[in-house]
Amino acid sequence: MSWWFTKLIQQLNRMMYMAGGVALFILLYVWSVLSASKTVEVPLEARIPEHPLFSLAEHSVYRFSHDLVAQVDHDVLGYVFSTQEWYWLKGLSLISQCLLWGVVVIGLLALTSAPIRRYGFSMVLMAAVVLNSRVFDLDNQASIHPWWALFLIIMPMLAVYVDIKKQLPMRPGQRLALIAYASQTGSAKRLAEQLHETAQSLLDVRCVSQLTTQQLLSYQKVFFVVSTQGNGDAPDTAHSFLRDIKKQTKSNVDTEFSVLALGDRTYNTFCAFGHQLTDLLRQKGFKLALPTQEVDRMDVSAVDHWWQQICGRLGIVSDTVSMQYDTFTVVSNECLNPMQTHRHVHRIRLYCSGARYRAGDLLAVQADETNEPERLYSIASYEKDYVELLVRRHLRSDGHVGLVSGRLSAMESGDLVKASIREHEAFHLVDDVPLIMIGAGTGLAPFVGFLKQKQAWQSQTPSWLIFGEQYAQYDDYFSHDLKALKHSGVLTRMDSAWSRPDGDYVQTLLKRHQAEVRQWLAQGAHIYLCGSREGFGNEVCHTLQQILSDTYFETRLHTDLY
Ligand SMILES: Cc1cc2nc3c(=O)[nH]c(=O)nc-3n(C[C@H](O)[C@H](O)[C@H](O)COP(=O)(O)O)c2cc1C
Repeated sequence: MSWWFTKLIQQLNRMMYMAGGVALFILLYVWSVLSASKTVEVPLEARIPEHPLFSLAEHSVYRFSHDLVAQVDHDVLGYVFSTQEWYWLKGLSLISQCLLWGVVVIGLLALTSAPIRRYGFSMVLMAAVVLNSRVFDLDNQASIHPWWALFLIIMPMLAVYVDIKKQLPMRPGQRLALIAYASQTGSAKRLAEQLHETAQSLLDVRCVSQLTTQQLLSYQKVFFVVSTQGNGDAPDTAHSFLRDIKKQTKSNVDTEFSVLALGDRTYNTFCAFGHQLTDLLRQKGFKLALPTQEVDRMDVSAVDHWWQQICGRLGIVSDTVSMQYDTFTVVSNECLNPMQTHRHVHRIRLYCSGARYRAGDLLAVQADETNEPERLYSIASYEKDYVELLVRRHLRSDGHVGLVSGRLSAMESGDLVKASIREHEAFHLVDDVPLIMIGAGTGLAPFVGFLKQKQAWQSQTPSWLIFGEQYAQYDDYFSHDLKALKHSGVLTRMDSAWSRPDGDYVQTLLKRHQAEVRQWLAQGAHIYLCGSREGFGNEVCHTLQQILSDTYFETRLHTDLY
């Protein structure tokens, strides 16, 4: 109900300005025609001035051509201009015209900015009416009183000034509004950029990792789009920002804020970071403009509800928010472990012209059914326009096949998929350093991308892959590609842990090779961990915590656990 009401008011508001502008134009036009028709034609020797704003309406003007002296008749009133006065009038006429064209230019510029567009529109309109009228006409048949003309120009300018003052009470040097995002797997980033596009140039957009408290305070309003990671934690990109905010001591903070908290209701710590951020900012004196909006698995209706309130406050009209996806075409789909009874893994190759990404990024695939959240898959390639995925056909406990994984694994060449690339900043390669990649199951995917990116770099640093799966004879995915990468020298070491029947797990391998792991770290290696959180992720993290020093655990470990 309230959403429809807001929309209705916005539309009425928009239409009112348009209708008012058009009505005013028609009124002025009719008036100018009627007044012009009343003007009495007087046979004149010559006329002055040529284009004055302060036109001598309703006056008959004469100029004695030889000595440049002019006389104005108005019923009984007569006036003789001196030569000097005549030049003054000419000058004034020139200034008045420049002024009006200036108003037209400013008005046109104002049209590009949403909140003052309506005033830009009326400024251009008014200036055009005055320029078009007979005020400056060579025949001197002025139809608009000069003071009225001035009033018409000043009023919209005043309206712009008052409106800007009212809506944006800004301190000198203070900027209007910012969308600040903190994202782990790219969804908050993508959403923030999309919202920024709908608000045109009115707002800035920036990752919190590139934001200091000082910069934050320079904005009048800040809208945060943040996700929650791990177990109620902040995304990695938010850590330095949080440290900076905690140090802020300024007492009179003018900046208002609101938080859009992305999360997943299946976690006990639903949207925990969004709420933590709200509490912290309030403690530090920032003013809460709108209550924190929780978003369960990218539910766009919740996003839209929040965004429309913000647009209302900024005086802009925005279309309903919806996630934007690109169309990918299936090039091939191959089952990599057909001998497995279930747990089939598919290698799916997709094409989308212009698709660009870095190794470690994700592909968000739209679910066909409404209210179903999108699914994220690690990209297993490093190639322009092409994306490869490793998709496990998910069998639920009730025996049904997972909605998106089932649809993807049944796809044939030429089928279309709606998807979008999500930047996974915390899981990109950090320069060309030695790599230890630890993955289980489809968690192998990003490492294929890493190795191909290293190959493209002609990397000289070593790479070690530790991979865990069930059966050596069925689940040795990508063995062909991995052999080629080993042959080319990019993959320098590979260890596999087969849980059946060997009972070998990745964490067992890590413990066995812990001395070498430490040696690699001493040589600058970074560790990347990818796979399911339950079981694999938690176990491996626990083992790494035992093997590594705290500093290495915090600074050298990158995780993509789902
Ligand atoms: C490893 C992992 C841990 C997560 N932990 C939480 C959590 O504790 N609470 C929550 O509400 N959502 C959690 N989520 C869900 C994310 O917040 C949600 O998917 C969000 O849309 C991701 O946004 P991002 O891509 O910008 O990081 C988690 C997601 C992942 C992948």
